[in-house]
Amino acid sequence: MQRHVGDDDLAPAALRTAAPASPPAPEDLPESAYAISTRGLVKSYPGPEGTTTHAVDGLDLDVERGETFAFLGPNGAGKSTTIAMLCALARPTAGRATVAGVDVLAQPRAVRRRVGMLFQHSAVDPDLTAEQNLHIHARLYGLSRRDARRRTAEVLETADLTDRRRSPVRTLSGGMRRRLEIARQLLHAPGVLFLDEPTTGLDPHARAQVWQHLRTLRERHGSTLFVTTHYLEEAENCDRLAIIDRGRLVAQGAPEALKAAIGDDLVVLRTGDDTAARQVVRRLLPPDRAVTVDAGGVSLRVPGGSAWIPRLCAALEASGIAVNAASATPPTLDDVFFHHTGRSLGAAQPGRPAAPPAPCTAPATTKSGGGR
Ligand SMILES: Nc1ncnc2c1ncn2[C@@H]1O[C@H](COP(=O)(O)OP(=O)(O)OP(=O)(O)O)[C@@H](O)[C@H]1O
Repeated sequence: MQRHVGDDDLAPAALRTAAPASPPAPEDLPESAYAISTRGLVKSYPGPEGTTTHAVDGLDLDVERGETFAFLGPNGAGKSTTIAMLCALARPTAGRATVAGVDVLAQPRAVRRRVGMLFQHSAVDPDLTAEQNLHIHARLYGLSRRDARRRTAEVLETADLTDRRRSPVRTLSGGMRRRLEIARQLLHAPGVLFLDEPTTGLDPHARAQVWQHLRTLRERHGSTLFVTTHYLEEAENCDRLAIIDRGRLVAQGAPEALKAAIGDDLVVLRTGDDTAARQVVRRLLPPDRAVTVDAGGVSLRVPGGSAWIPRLCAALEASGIAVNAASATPPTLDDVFFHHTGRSLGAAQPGRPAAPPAPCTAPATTKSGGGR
């Protein structure tokens, strides 16, 4: 593996000095099949007592142009470190990456000119108006007064904030503020926009607003969006996603394809006697199928779970075991994570509702996760 020596990590302040005199015209962007492509990307840090922490450990990623790509993983998985390398703010320890057709190691400044970056912490001035914030940043990016005015008006329109352009930022809602921060990253017309947890700390309504804004960006401008998130339901709405855990890629693909690869639905039965019910269910299933009992009831995984429910209920009732509720849940992205790592992402899902099993008389196929 080729290891890179030399430059230390670049401070975010370097962004400002590397700003272009004017936004790169779309025709200036080099042609490349992928907006982002990495091979064997590694970032290591010295750890305690002479150890080495591999924050990112051999990442191979391909993100197509115009794609909305989610980067999903638990705390400390290596998401922010990956973004820092892809934006040429941190130098990879080994491996290679191209972003908007430019090599991050060979041409870090050119990469920074072609990307927008929304970090977790806001840097807009609450006492200035939305328009003033944008205008100042456009000037910092090196745009002329005239171009800065034009781009400010354009990105305000894209963010649906034109009517609030004269409002001080402190008077905007959380969702509006985040849209303003995204708009600020669009001033120099980047080919690829990186968003590090763009909805963390927002209420559900504001989160929905931000995602609506991101969809508009994609539809109107064909922007490539690379979004890190803890939220499974946000990753579900992206074209494709990668799951990262402890610096390593766990899975990559379209959400539906990843879930389909797991295949089996989760069936949960609540009965009058779960231990006896387990024996009955066990006899009906092929021997390779596990049947477990815990506080949530009797659980099993089978393809076409809802079709199994009437059969299971009939067999249990014939054995004198009352069935109080039954549910079949298609695989979730959490199941995909669990399948590959043996652990759940569920703990990182604030407010994730538990899906209660439906009464057995009306077997239901629910969409949200049910427990395992
Ligand atoms: N500058 C650093 N020095 C040493 N270790 C670091 C440094 N930056 C990150 N790490 C370690 O690298 C690992 C990955 O961190 P990173 O911030 O990329 O994860 P993350 O997936 O973005 O987490 P979160 O979702 O909590 O933001 C963690 O173990 C972290 O402690």
